[in-house]
Order: sequence, then C-alpha cells, then structure tokens
Amino acid sequence: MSSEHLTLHTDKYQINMMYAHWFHQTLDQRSVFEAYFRKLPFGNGFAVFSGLERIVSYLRDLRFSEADLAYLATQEENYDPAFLEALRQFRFTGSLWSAQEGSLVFANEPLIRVEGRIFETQLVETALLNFMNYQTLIATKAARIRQVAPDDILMEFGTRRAQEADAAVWGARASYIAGFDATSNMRAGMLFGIPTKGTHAHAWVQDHETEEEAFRRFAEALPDHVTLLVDTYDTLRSGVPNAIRIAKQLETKGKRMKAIRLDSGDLAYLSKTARTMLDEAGLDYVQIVASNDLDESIILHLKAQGARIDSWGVGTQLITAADQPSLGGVYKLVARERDGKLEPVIKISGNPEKVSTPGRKEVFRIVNKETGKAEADYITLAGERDIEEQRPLKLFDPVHPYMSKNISNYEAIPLLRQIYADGKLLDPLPALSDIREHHKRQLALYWPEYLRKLNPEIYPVVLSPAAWKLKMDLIEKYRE
Ligand SMILES: Nc1ncnc2c1ncn2[C@@H]1O[C@H](COP(=O)(O)OP(=O)(O)OP(=O)(O)O)[C@@H](O)[C@H]1O
Ligand SMILES: O=P(O)(O)OC[C@H]1O[C@H](OP(=O)(O)OP(=O)(O)O)[C@H](O)[C@@H]1O
Ligand SMILES: O=C(O)c1cccnc1
Repeated sequence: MSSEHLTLHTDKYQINMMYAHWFHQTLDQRSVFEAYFRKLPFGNGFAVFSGLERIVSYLRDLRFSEADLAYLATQEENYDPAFLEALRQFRFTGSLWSAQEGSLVFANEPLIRVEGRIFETQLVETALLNFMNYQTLIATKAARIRQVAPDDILMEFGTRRAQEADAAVWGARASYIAGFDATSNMRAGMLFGIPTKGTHAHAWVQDHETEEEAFRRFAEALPDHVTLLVDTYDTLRSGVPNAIRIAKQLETKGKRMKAIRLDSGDLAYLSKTARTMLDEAGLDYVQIVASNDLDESIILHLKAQGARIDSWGVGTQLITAADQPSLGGVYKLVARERDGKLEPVIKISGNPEKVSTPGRKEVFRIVNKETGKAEADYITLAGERDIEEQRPLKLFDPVHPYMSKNISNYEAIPLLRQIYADGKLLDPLPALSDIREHHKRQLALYWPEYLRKLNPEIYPVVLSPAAWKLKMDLIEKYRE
C-alpha cells in the first residue's frame, strides 16, 4: 500500500489532550491502551479480525507535516508554538500487539494493545478504531456469506454503493480475507493482488440495436471472458436464447462461453429454468452468475429453493454491512504510569457490560489437545505463570462465576503478537494469501456450533482468577 498522509485523521479531542499533556509536561508518561468490541455483529458467533495492514502503514507514516502544523496553528489560539515544535519531532516510538488478520475474535477480549508515551498512544485511537472496526465488520459479514455458499464462487461487487473509495478498497480486501474469491474493484486488485472479475452492464445491451448484436460484439471482443447479462429485456424469452446462440457461435471458434448473469426477477426460478435451457442446448459448462441485492440470508433461501447458481456477485449488503453498519470497537486506557511504575486503571459504568477490565493483559486461545478444538479464550494479566507452566486451568464465566470448567491437557496459543517494539516494526506482515489460509485454519479450530449463522453457541471468553480479582478490587476501591 502506498503511503498516505493520515496524521490528522484523528478527533480534535486527541490533539487537545496531547496539548494538555505537553502543557503539564506529562507527555512522556507510559500508558497502555487496549482495543476491543463488546458485542459481536450480525448476531454472529465470531468476528474476523482485519485492519492491521492499514494500521501498520498508518503508524509507519505518522508524522506532522508542515501543512498539518500550519493548519493546527489556525485551529486553537491556545496552542503554544512550542507545542507545534514538539509535534514536528513526533514519531511513533511505542509498541503494538495485535491479533492476526483472519483470526476469529470475540467480544470483550483485547484485539490490539498499544503501549508507549501517552502523547502517542492517545493520538492513534481514532484511526486505529476506524480501521479495525470497519474492516473487521466487513470481514465478518463476508465470512457469513462464505458460510452459506461454501463451494461457490463469491465476487465482491460493492464499490458503487460503498461509503466512498476507502471503504470500497479496504472492504474488498477484508472480504477476500474471509473467503471471497474476487473483487470487481480494479484498484483493490492492483493494491493488494486480489483476483478481479467482471461481466458487463445493462448499458452494453441498451447501447446496441438488438440484444443478440450486443452479445455477439461483446463475445468478439473478449472471447475468453464471455459472461452475458441476460435480463435487460426478457430473461427466458430473449436473454437466455440469445446467449445460447452466442455460445454455439463461440464453439465453432473453439471457445467456451463462461457464464450468463441474472440480475433481477425470481433468481431461483430463473436459474433453474435457464440451467435446463443451457443443458438442453448442450451447454452444461456455461455457468450461472446471480446478482441483485444479495446477502447471506437471500443466498441461503435461494439454495433452499434449489437455485442453480454457481457464482454470486454481492455488493451493497456486504460493503455497507447493511444490517449492522458499524462495529462498536473501543480503545480503553488499562494502565498508566505513576512514580515510575505502571498501575492498572478501570472505567466504571452503571452498565456492568461497560466496566472495563483493568491491567495490561494477554489473551490465550485454549485448544484442547485431545479434540484439537478451541475451548475458550483465556485473558490473563501480563506475566501470569499458570499458562506458561501448563497448570490446569479453571475456566469460569465472569458474569456467572459459578459456571466453570477445568482443563489440563491444552495448548495455549497467544492471540496477540507483537508487531512494533519501541517504534520498530518487528517482522513484515504476512502476505494476503497466508492471511486467507490462516483464516481457514482458524475456522477449523471451532466446533460448528460456534460458527453457525443463526443463534450460535456463545464461545467462552474468560478472565483468569487474578484478572478477575483485580477488576473486583478496583471496582470496590472506586465505590469507596
Ligand atoms: N427466489 C427468491 N427468493 C428470495 N429472494 C429472492 C428470490 N429471487 C430474488 N430475490 C431477491 O429479492 C429481492 C428483490 O427482487 P425483485 O425481483 O423484487 O426485484 P427486481 O427483480 O430486482 O426488480 P428490478 O427489475 O427493479 O431490479 C432481491 O434482493 C433479490 O435478490
Ligand atoms: O445489488 P448489489 O448487491 O449491490 O450488486 C451490485 C449491483 O450493481 C449492479 O447494478 P446497477 O443497477 O448499479 O448496474 P447495472 O446496470 O450493471 O445493473 C449489478 O447489476 C448488481 O445488481
Ligand atoms: O461485473 C459485474 O457484473 C458487476 C460489477 C460491479 C457491480 N455490478 C456488476
């Protein structure tokens, strides 16, 4: 991804807090923030983590340009010129831990941890959440669509309906991570190496005297990539018969038509009838593509109706996550520096779900060695030794602590990996093809009960006894 200048892609309150830290000379205080979401989107049983690639390129390029500084000087008369000088020297010198893109992740577990000078960790909140929330949301939606069409070709067609250009390309990438095969967006193809696919629009047909002429001229121009849109006038009486004629003409030239595309009407009925017509014409190799405001629910219903569709073009519903257009990920301070030491902090709320979990934490995916399946995600305070020493674990539900389960024969896989150490990127991020493979392996770690689309079982995310006690102690302290 080429570098973009996103430093002022932040909320003004972050700059104001940076100013106040600079003013009081507390800007170098160490701080630890964690990003997580509280509720899984779409009623799904898991989310697919995405956004790290852009977060890393954002942090790499994070500096205030002269234009940024000149602009800031016009925005707040209280900003001292010496503060702007401090911003001129600004670089990200902190450390970052993150889940891997493609990993299955769950509510109320840290997905990203940022440590460093409060001057830096505060600034990056807005952009980090922006990238993580949107991309994770779209990857999760794409995973739901992949689940209902496990063996079909899935194409992301959403750019024209996306919330602007960034959403289109990063959404295309997120969809590809979670199992889509291709995108129609050429820029996403170029930037990320995602395979691109495309058919033609109604305009091509409308722009010719007859549908047959339009099909013929398209096939002449692109004989190896002929997918014909058959619904401009009358799918069964005109579109499919014309497409069959063109396919026969292509055969005389030793070419095979790839597919027809249905984009309106009853897609189950039309696809079954078109399939019969194509087969009777000896064209069983010609596939059927469908599009038209599809989502995982319509695709599932179409399959239940016996639709004969090989390939799905999915646009609006995917790229805008139309049934839940935002993931509510948050970025919370969990530890601050006092007297040279890090101390845990909590955010109390009248709503128990919103009380933050204090302290610098680690997350381990506990995989049962006998079954090879994930049992729970286990959140510890950093430095706890139970996991390292492979002690038996008691997995208890923090909301219902009397419900617990013991496990001794397990592998504990850290969810968070260190990406930045003191401002340095440690290893290159994985290639997109590896991220896709990682995502598939992650799915294989779970029993289908956690993965099903409707009313999935709730996968346990549990706190270690020490993390739980710290939370209770701090709640008690603030109550006093
Ligand atoms: N057999 C089916 N079962 C369930 N939903 C379907 C079926 N066929 C199509 N749909 C979906 O129904 C929605 C509306 O399709 P509908 O046929 O009403 O309008 P349309 O054909 O798109 O009309 P237009 O000509 O304006 O495009 C779309 O989301 C489409 O994917
Ligand atoms: O329905 P979506 O899931 O959003 O998928 C993308 C839609 O975009 C196109 O329609 P559009 O009417 O924009 O142009 P067209 O003339 O090519 O049909 C295409 O035909 C799909 O129906
Ligand atoms: O290639 C297509 O058929 C296509 C691409 C984008 C949107 N709608 C359709």
